Amino acid sequence: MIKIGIVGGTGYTGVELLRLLAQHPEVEVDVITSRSEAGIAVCDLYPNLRGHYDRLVFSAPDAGRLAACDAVFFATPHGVAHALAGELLEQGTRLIDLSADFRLSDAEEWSHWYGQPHGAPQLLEDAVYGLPEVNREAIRQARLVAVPGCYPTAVQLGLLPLLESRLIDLDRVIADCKSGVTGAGRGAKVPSLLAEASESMKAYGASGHRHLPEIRQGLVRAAGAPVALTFVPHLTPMIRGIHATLYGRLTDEPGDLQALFEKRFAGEPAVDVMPAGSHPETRSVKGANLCRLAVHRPGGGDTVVVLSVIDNLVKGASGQAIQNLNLMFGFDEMAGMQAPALLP
Ligand SMILES: NC(=O)C1=CN([C@@H]2O[C@H](COP(=O)(O)OP(=O)(O)OC[C@H]3O[C@@H](n4cnc5c(N)ncnc54)[C@H](OP(=O)(O)O)[C@@H]3O)[C@@H](O)[C@H]2O)C=CC1
Ligand SMILES: CC(=O)N[C@@H](CCC(=O)OP(=O)(O)O)C(=O)O
Repeated sequence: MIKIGIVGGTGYTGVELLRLLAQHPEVEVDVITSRSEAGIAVCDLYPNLRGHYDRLVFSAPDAGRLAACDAVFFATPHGVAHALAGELLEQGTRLIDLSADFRLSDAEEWSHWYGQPHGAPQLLEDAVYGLPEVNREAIRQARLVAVPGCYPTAVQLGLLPLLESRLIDLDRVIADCKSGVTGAGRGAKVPSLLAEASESMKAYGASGHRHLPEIRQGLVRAAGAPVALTFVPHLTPMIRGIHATLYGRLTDEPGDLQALFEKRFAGEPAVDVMPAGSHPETRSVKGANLCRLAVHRPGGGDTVVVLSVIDNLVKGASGQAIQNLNLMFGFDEMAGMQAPALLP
């Protein structure tokens, strides 16, 4: 058994970590923080966890208690992990950060997109980007993992086979993405109100969203060359889920695209390439640590369309974070996440 700490335990990704870790045979959650709910029992705030964490109580963040854990998850807004990571790493605690704090390798670029100075640029060379389908061996050795964002996970997984094989025009890649409202976190915000978000849909960040540099960084690494990406996120009236529709222009005769995708993800426990002609639904991955993909070539023309769905809170956040923990500690990669998706 290893001891786990969670900073930011009252948010949607924090409670999703608890839900998944309740089924994990190798871990015990020892510390869970919240400033606003300090002193409140976890099961009083989240009755779905009754019977699993009956003695666990939210406490204010305390570096000493966190440093006594083997691994600490940060499920906090950006900037929080910057402030605590150095001290915890010095004590030998391994860190898995769900926020964007260590995702971009360039501190100046991070400052530009997040509107504040990078709080721990000296740690960037230690940070491993936690996309197991790309960085599995580095993750096993990592002390600090930056868990990819939700949109970046769906987009990168869908485009990797095409970019690694250099089959599409790198000057014009389009990612048209839809997210459920839990992507905006649990804090009260007007756009997340039922009357604002239901029975309606809107694009946002079309001129530049903070996930653009993160996605581009991953696509450039996959292609080994600059990639011009247009990324437009949308807020949709669902609770969980990301649906990414990805467009590329084929530069040559690509051969069997279905076989390319099946071969690239063969043996990947968190990626399911669906049969040719499929249209994956977000509800088919609800609650599961899974990205479902389908590849299409409409009319046999020069456009390739990839459909990629994930649960933003699972493969897009907490599930992927636990997949990283499992790799770092030599556990079964999908420990805690064996159950199929919820349907309906
Ligand atoms: N929601 C999603 O789909 C995804 C979210 N993420 C990322 O994961 C992180 C958490 O997201 P989410 O769970 O949605 O966020 P929420 O807003 O729902 O929760 C944030 C949590 O952080 C705590 N917190 C806030 N400020 C601080 C602080 N200064 N110090 C310590 N704790 C703090 C809050 O508790 P309290 O204020 O009581 O301390 C709360 O528990 C974010 O960085 C987000 O971008 C990543 C992928 C997907
Ligand atoms: C619907 C919604 O608001 N989504 C969030 C992205 C989800 C998220 O929390 O971003 P990270 O993956 O970087 O942590 C947004 O657009 O900022």
